Amino acid sequence: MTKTTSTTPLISAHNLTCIREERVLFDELSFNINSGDIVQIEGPNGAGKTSLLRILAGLSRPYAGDVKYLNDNITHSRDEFNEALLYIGHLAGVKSELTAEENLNFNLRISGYDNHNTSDILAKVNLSGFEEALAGHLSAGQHRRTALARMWHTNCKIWILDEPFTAIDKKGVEELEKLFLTHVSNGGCVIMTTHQDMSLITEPRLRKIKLDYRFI
Ligand SMILES: Nc1ncnc2c1ncn2[C@@H]1O[C@H](COP(=O)(O)OP(=O)(O)OP(=O)(O)O)[C@@H](O)[C@H]1O
Repeated sequence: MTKTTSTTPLISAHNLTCIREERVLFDELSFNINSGDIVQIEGPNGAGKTSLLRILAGLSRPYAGDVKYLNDNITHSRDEFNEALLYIGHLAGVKSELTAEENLNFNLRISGYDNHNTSDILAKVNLSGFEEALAGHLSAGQHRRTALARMWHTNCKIWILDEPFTAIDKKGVEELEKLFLTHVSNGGCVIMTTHQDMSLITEPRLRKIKLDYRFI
């Protein structure tokens, strides 16, 4: 890996261009995200927020440009980057035919965590008593909480979250905001999209990257 210092960005975008169906969603987009940053990707429906998050997470390739993790292109440092990355997309990786507990276990196991107390973690997202409920039978907010529960048990520094607050009630949003603040105070970063206002994390604490789509 490239030599890093305390000021090396955790993740950086270099001249990113994304084109979908002949539409330029963004071009020559560059930014650094450091330890301690909470960044909101902002823009109207269809502006390219999810597309940008997926490119930052290495799940899709940009038309041009690079994403670096600790100054190394993520295509070169794939394993190290994946170890540092927690990505929760808006489909959220929750299987309807599994229980809340089975979903959490599955998501933690594929991230390499074997030793955990699922009941304790589910209690943190207010799902005590719903451990054995099929995810397909949970309410929209409980379903989302099942997806987000893994954030309470991770060592990943980089959190990339697509619409984490969707269907979450006001108190739940505040609990998530507190979790984000704790995470970044421990050296992590959060990159997310949301159409919802936050009460604890606001500008200037919150950095915003604005996308506006246009046509070629
Ligand atoms: N794989 C793809 N192939 C073709 N078009 C795509 C693909 N992925 C996204 N798009 C298009 O790119 C545009 C941006 O989509 P994206 O999901 O990134 O927007 P968004 O800003 O996250 O929107 P929203 O706020 O509605 O979630 C949309 O018009 C979408 O149809």
